[in-house]
Amino acid sequence: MSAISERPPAAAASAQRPTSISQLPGPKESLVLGHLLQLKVSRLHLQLEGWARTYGDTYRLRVARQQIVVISGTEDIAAVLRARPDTWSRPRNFASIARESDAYGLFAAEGDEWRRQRRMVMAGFDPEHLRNYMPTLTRVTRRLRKRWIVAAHAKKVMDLQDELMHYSVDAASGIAYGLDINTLENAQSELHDNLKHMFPMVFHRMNLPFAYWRYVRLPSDIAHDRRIATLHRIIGQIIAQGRERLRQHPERREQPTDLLEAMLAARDADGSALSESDIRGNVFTMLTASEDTTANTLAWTFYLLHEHPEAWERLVEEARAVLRDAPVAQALDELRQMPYAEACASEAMRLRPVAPLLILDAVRDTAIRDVHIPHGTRLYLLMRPGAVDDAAIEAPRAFIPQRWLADGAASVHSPKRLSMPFGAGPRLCPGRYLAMLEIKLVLSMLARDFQLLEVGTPDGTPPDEILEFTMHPVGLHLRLGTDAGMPAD
Ligand code: HEM
Repeated sequence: MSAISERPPAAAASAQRPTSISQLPGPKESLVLGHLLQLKVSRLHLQLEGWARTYGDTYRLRVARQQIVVISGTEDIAAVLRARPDTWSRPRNFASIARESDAYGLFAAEGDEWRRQRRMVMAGFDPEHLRNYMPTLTRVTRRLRKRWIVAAHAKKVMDLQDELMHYSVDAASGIAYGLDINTLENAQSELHDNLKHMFPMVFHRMNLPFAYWRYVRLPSDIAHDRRIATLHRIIGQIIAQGRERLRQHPERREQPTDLLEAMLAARDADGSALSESDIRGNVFTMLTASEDTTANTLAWTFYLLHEHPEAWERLVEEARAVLRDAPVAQALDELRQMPYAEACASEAMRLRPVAPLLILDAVRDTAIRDVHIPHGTRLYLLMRPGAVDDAAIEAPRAFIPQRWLADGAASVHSPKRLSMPFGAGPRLCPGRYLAMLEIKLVLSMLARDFQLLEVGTPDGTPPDEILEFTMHPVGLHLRLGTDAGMPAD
């Protein structure tokens, strides 16, 4: 079932403004566990959006003793995201859970530790470095094209999510640590087969009220430990290879060809470098933060383009005009000439954000508008309602990419202000430009040479949304067409 949220009616706000969390509206709760038994983690964002339609922009939940405030007003969300790391942190159990899983990198770090890591890790994302990653991205995109030409000639029905995950795994592995894993052409990768279970497990543990696994090991916890040990070994080897490359090619300290080289070469202003465990945690973080997010965003964009032939036609025109004889873009400058492809992705992210829920904790007493928020309160930020608010944006639930091409980012009605798919403030996603490059490479390759014959679920209903740290569509298949004589290279 499609579930794009609507804004709550203004009448939902109480006449008398609340000043403490207990005065906020919220669904009925049980005495001891609060709302715990009502929350379904895999559909949490949909459930929370549904309650927002009943209880308004700001409402209250409780899980055992944990007070939770849920907010969906764009201005409130932006203000909270800007007030990090000093007022708000990621959930306080997240850092320890990430550490136990060897996943403690930029996403999990807090305070001064986060500031230090952010300065150094960001070095790998500057525009000059992005240019150096293009050969890897072009190679992987060509491979995907070849695979899809074979599939189109064979009239094969593909699993869309699976195809895009292979692509983003190969792209992320190349960019993050310079390895050509090639899951598009070869069998499984030991690294990714283990990696793909890690963030869902971290997300699951983060949402439990009690860290049972520190006392009792269930089979799923034992399997998790085994995966961590395997990942620790593989990532250790990857880092050793990165060090060896820098030793053999010292010039890459200035011109790194992947994120690992950039991290190994990075030095803070005081000359300190990232530690071995910082690097391990960040190799892990870059892979997990980039793969599902990019693949899921592409999957939703394909789906929406298939539903909107007029948008698809415009994308085809742009791709053919920019790429001409080249089947895949080779240079950053070509991708910069594709505003419509970018608009399609931005519009897909507005309607189907793959991070529809951000969870934070108050690290000090604070306030949201006039609601007093004590230290330790948990905050659920709903990222979609403000971006599909009919009071703020015209035809809010329609897929209209060209709305992103209009000037007026300064207007409060601009989608650029209402939609925050990459977060906001100091912890804004550092991989956003890289993600857009990947997305534009795939969309332009697709539009230049293929027809989108089918993108849908087996029974033709709109795809359901599942939240497993990131949100993805369920059960989409893909069938492509291409000219009979289309060469694969
Ligand atoms: C379409 C693709 C992507 C989406 C929608 C996305 C979305 C997000 C969001 C919502 C956040 C949280 C921001 C916040 O707390 O304000 C985030 C953080 C982060 N993302 Fe992305 N992301 C994408 C791609 C990538 C890529 C390609 C990379 C790296 C190669 C990456 C690395 C990170 C990291 C390291 C953080 C943590 C930053 C921090 O806490 O300082 N992301 N991303």
